[in-house]
Amino acid sequence: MNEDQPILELKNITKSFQDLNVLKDLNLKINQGEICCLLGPSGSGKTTLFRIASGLAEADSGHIIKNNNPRFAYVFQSPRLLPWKSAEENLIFVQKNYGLESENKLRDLLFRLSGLEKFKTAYPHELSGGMQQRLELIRAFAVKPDLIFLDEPFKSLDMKTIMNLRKLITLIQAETEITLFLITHDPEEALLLADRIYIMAAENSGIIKEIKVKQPREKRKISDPELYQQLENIMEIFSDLVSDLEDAGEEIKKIF
Ligand SMILES: Nc1ncnc2c1ncn2[C@@H]1O[C@H](COP(=O)(O)OP(=O)(O)OP(=O)(O)O)[C@@H](O)[C@H]1O
Repeated sequence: MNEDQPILELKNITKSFQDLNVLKDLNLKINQGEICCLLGPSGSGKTTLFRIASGLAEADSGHIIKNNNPRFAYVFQSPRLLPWKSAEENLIFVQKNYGLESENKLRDLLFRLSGLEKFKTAYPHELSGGMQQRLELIRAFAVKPDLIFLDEPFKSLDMKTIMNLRKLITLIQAETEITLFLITHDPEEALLLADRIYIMAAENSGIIKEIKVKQPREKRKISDPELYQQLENIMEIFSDLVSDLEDAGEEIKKIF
């Protein structure tokens, strides 16, 4: 990881939808080779920021600085595989954009690491949800990107699949130093994976806190006192955002 070499910088990003202000004066940078997590509650504008940072949408104002013309890849909340193509053809399809379609060895390796080697010729509908998400993930790595944007890639998956996918991501990332920008609403996930965490609060704000996680990733456990303290700090920020429903008690009693 190179602390001094941001691969992507966002400066004073602002975005509204009609009269809804979602992002205001948002600043962040992602360094080359790091895993950076964007953490925030539902509706805080994470996906909006993801789309702007990755070039899929435009900000109303602000600047995006990309260094060394990075190649981007994407992993979305639910897989966007081509249903009429087999698993391997899905990889070849994206590789073709970069002239990488003859990289059989890379595909073989990714299929082996993801445990999908027996399913190369299977079509997406023949794969389980977790298998489809694994395929979506290796498809992103198949284009040898510099930066992968992952928008809540483990949403709706079971714990075992999530743990396997996290292991797969960190294993490949450690060997390749590909930069990852991962959106999550799970503080534990962010603390287990990230080198740097940016926290967003409610809508119409920027980044309210930046946390650096120093412990070696492979040894991290939430029960580790330092990590646990960081988790408590994040939970405290989030608890301030929880709606106050105390007055609703009487109303609920009357109606029920
Ligand atoms: N294209 C759009 N048009 C109008 N409003 C939008 C649009 N996209 C997002 N919004 C609004 O912007 C706000 C932020 O949405 P966004 O999807 O970025 O949040 P999020 O933090 O990713 O939420 P979640 O964790 O639930 O996916 C929401 O109030 C949403 O309704």
